[in-house]
Amino acid sequence: MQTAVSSTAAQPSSGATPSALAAESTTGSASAIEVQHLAHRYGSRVIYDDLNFTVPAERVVALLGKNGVGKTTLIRLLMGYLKPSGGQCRVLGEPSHALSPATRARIGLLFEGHLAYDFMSIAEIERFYRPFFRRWRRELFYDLVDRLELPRDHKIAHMSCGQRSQVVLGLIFAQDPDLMILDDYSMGLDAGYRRLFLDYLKRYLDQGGKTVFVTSHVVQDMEALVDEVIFLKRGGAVLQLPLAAFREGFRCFAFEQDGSAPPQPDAVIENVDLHGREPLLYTFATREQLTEHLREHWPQVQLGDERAMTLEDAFIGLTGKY
Ligand SMILES: Nc1ncnc2c1ncn2[C@@H]1O[C@H](COP(=O)(O)OP(=O)(O)OP(=O)(O)O)[C@@H](O)[C@H]1O
Repeated sequence: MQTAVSSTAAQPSSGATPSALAAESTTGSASAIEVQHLAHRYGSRVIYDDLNFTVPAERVVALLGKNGVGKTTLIRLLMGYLKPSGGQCRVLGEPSHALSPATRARIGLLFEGHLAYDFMSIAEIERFYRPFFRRWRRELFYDLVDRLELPRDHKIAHMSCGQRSQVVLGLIFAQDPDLMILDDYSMGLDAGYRRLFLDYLKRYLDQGGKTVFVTSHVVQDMEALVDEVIFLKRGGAVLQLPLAAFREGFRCFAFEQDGSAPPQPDAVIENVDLHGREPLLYTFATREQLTEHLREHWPQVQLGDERAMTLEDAFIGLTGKY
């Protein structure tokens, strides 16, 4: 069984373990999202059988996972679009399968970047959404969308993918939601519009009282905004910890070895990459802890220098390339 903070690997016996780092993530504040013992399967295919994690209120939390681990499925479950095979989720205090209209209005959902009503024009979609949201901020919608320099009677169906994304984001910011759930926020936006989106997100967060839950393959752009990361692995194992703790505690070392079998992931070694320019080993242990561990269990390994990592390198280092 997984706990709210868990990893597939057993824990090193001492030092900076994933769970020790993860313990720092408990904030004591109310939860915006709670996922408890969640199970879901499509036919006989199990996506998760005991998924547990919490998104604390007023935090920016990124759910990271490789293609196909079940990030979009999770959002469908959170919004009550899918019924889980077991367990439960609560969003803003209500069960996902019974979210009230008032609570739904407090959630800004970016889901696969699509707009259902693409036969409408820019002005029509704004008028259509407005009555559903008490705190509607029309000026935020037009501030974003007018940058596209399209006439307001331009049909959404006749827009490019990135332009539609801009409309979707305008609609979400105009809602002034308490919780934003963003499934793969980059959605075909070019670098400039991605930056613009991040500027808006920052302004939105600066108001205080806001929670953001974002799923992605990587969140390189958002690194400065994210408080916590949740790594979702195939089968539903999760590791949740503050981003700063992950960036400080997760390390990459080059290594050399004699001709015998390469080291394997174990209680201390999270991952080994033999496919790049040089063999690399990933761990939450310090150099001293790792050296001791290697001496005892993998004496054929000569530890080399520590390698600096971008967030993307670290993500791939933890979850593996393939
Ligand atoms: N309706 C469905 N019926 C059967 N299988 C499905 C269905 N929807 C998704 N799947 C499968 O469930 C798994 C998880 O899909 P999901 O879309 O949640 O992954 P994801 O983590 O969002 O992936 P990506 O990063 O590629 O968007 C995938 O293997 C997918 O093929």
